[in-house]
Amino acid sequence: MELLSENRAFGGRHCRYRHRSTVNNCDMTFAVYLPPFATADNPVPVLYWLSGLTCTDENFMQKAGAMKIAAELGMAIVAPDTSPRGEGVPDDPEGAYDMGQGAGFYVNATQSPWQDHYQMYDYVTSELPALVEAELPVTGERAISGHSMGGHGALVIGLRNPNRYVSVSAFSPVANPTDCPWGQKAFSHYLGDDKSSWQAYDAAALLAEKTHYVPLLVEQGRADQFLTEQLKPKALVNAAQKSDTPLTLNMHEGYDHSYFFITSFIDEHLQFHASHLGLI
Ligand SMILES: N[C@@H](CCC(=O)N[C@@H](CS)C(=O)NCC(=O)O)C(=O)O
Repeated sequence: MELLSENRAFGGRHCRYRHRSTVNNCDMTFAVYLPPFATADNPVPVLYWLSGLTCTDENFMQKAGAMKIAAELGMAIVAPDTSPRGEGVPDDPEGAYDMGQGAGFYVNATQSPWQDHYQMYDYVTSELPALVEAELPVTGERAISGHSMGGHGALVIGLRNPNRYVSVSAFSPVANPTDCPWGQKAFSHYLGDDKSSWQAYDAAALLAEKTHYVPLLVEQGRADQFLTEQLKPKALVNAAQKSDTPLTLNMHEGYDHSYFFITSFIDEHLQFHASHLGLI
């Protein structure tokens, strides 16, 4: 993989890398924060962060204010891009922000013209961790978090792979994508009209089934402009009750969908993951 940039931050390093992705069939860029003292002899666990619509690997690292606490906790953070990109990678023909490049929804597309590149589920769960664990001073211990579309991705990936992630959290997640306009649009294009194939990518549907337990923490602002039409956190509460699964959902008066909300509560999420990763 090719190092694009390296900057010292809080005694550690923020690096951006580009590499060839086999599953997405294009070059991918990701960002990593490595805390101080992360070395081959002292590898550290990783929190994967999945961003939302319109984001790249850069939004979280620059706006969330997570690096200081990650440095103190001794935790690496890996932030992938939100979709495949580049020439030859299909995009929404009308340039919509909620489909195509910047909007991969962390699924493995099965439909034309998307399926040759949009394999973000396999990228995040398999290809990227294998690369990161081979090339960087990290262990195989993983936690996962994300925002909005990335909150959906984190919940789905964590619920489907409870043995590979020790803890899962989300900010303002798209909780029930099969029942909201963002999810229905994306899934019908990426996965096709057979809605039975959508269930494997719906956090509320997965949580309603009895699965192996993974600790879950969700943060949601009550003044989020997407709350009632797109995010639907109540679906998570209902699902958790149905399967009798513990779920912590914190609702916050006055907070919106932006990174101002994320930066206000990111410390608690890093500490939550650190406790499950054995760092505190
Ligand atoms: N562009 C869309 C919304 C896009 C949006 O809110 N994106 C969120 C994730 S869903 C985000 O993180 N944006 C980038 C940022 O704030 O840095 C709109 O204005 O309706």
